[in-house]
Amino acid sequence: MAVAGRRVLLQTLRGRCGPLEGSRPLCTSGVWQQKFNVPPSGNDLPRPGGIASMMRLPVQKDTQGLDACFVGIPLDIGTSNRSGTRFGPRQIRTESVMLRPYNNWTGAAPFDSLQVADIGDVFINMYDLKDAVKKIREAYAKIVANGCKPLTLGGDHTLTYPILQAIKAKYGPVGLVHVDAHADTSDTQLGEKVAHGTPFRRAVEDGLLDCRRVLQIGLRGTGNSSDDYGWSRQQGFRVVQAEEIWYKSLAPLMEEVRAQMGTGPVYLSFDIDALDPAYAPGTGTPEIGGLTSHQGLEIIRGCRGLNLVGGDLVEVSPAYDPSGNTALTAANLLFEMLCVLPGVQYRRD
Ligand SMILES: N=C(N)NCCS(=O)(=O)O
Ligand SMILES: [Mn+2]
Ligand SMILES: [Mn+2]
Repeated sequence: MAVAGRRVLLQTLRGRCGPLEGSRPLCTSGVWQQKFNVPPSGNDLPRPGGIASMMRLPVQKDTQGLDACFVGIPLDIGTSNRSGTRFGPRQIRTESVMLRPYNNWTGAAPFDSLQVADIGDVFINMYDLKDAVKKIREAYAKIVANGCKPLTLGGDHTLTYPILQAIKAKYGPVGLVHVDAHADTSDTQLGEKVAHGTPFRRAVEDGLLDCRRVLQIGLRGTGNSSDDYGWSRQQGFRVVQAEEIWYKSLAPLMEEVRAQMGTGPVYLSFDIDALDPAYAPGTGTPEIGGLTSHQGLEIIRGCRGLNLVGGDLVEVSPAYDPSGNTALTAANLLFEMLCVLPGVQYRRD
């Protein structure tokens, strides 16, 4: 049975003394005891079973004792086109039953050295976006207070703005790796300052970003002008349009990005519509000619070594995702984010 927090967890699933896959158990009186929460294996707990937390990790109400947490924001009232991202967190959790605790390519073993749990969802206002943003900011001020690194299941991209506000209050202005089809730097949408196409304009205005350490990657599609990304470049952002990286491995680029980011705090914001709709159709504002799943993995894996202080995966809209592949991809990308947080042990180092 999994018990949340840094209390010792009694592992009774196997009921025998022997190496327990996915943990570093201590055997005391014939009962396995683990220091960290470990997601149950699909070989022990049937995949369709269990409480639908992220990776079926223990659920706790706050971040006490946690190094990292998964947290949902069921928000979609900032969306400019097809809605439905309010159901994103729930669907990502559902598809996360496919995830196993180890990364067999990078060797990351996040549950060997970090205490991780799912802290549920932020109680947002579904009728008032500005109030929702305020509630998210207040919730994240508490979430990050003890240094816990939030990995957020979205929710539309509006939510990154209040998260960055809370992150700035804790860490100061941060570097940003922003993966998206869209720059999300509009001044207004339908006259509103707060919407899913404006969070990074607001973030700059509020001084939340260290603008020399911002990457926007995957941008594409038709524009409202012929130079929609000029504003970003004027701020000092590095902009990598999708066309620049078609057919390419992103490992060399990420080496440059690591040099750009240095040792300061960095936030990672991944809009699932950065991926081509062939890979991730379940989103509200799709754009053709996007990144492959492989490139998405390369970007996140390329963030290893950065001083990451949190990340989000936004814009999953399950109603447009009949196969579940979009939410499945999102769940995997969130796991990859966990794998590159500072302090994660790597088995083959
Ligand atoms: N999907 C996001 N985050 N933004 C869309 C921007 S826009 O299409 O509304 O201009
Ligand atoms: Mn976006
Ligand atoms: Mn987008």
